[in-house]
Amino acid sequence: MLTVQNLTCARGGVPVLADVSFAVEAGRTLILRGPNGIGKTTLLRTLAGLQPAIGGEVTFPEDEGAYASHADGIKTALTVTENLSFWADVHGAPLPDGIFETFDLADLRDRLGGTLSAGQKRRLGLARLGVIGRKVLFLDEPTVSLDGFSVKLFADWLQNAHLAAGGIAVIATHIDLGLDAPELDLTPFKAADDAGGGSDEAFL
Ligand SMILES: Nc1ncnc2c1ncn2[C@@H]1O[C@H](COP(=O)(O)OP(=O)(O)OP(=O)(O)O)[C@@H](O)[C@H]1O
Repeated sequence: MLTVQNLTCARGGVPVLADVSFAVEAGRTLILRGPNGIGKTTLLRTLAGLQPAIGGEVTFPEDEGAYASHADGIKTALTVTENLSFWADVHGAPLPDGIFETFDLADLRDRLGGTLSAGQKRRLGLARLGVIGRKVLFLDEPTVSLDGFSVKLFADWLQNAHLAAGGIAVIATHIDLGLDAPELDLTPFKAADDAGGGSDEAFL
């Protein structure tokens, strides 16, 4: 179970979203909606504990969270197999059966990460989620660069593997993933305007 109570998050010291509350049960997904700049990335990073909240509380099972950003986070000098094996080793887990097939990477196992197309890199980045075994996923535009076939591959993995095993996902996306999932429009949680306009580290 993921619970979020009265969460207020900020960029550059300026509140972006205020008093966000929701809960997501095991086996369920929540889709975050809202226009560009509303604060989806900021909220996901705060939920994952990568930046401090200004106020409020986030609870989920300890060491079970994982955040995946716009960036693929792959190692360009390693092959596809080596990339996934690296993450499996970090998390002390074996590579799941069929992981290459699940993300349509079987024919690319020996290719260097740096030589993959944008969509192939994204599939590899998403396959990493299937390797690390974390229960609570915070995903920022996970299907960027993916064609329709690959979007379905990802949605199928999410539904049939991650959620079916009791996982949770909070996903910021502008497209329809074809999931039976509630949506939370963040527009009503926009923090009051602050003319200060602070700056902060930029995230990929
Ligand atoms: N490095 C930064 N320093 C200061 N403010 C920033 C920085 N990066 C983003 N912001 C601001 O924080 C607010 C929230 O940005 P955020 O990236 O969380 O929005 P988003 O909903 O994910 O947008 P998008 O849909 O375009 O990805 C925006 O007003 C944005 O301009």
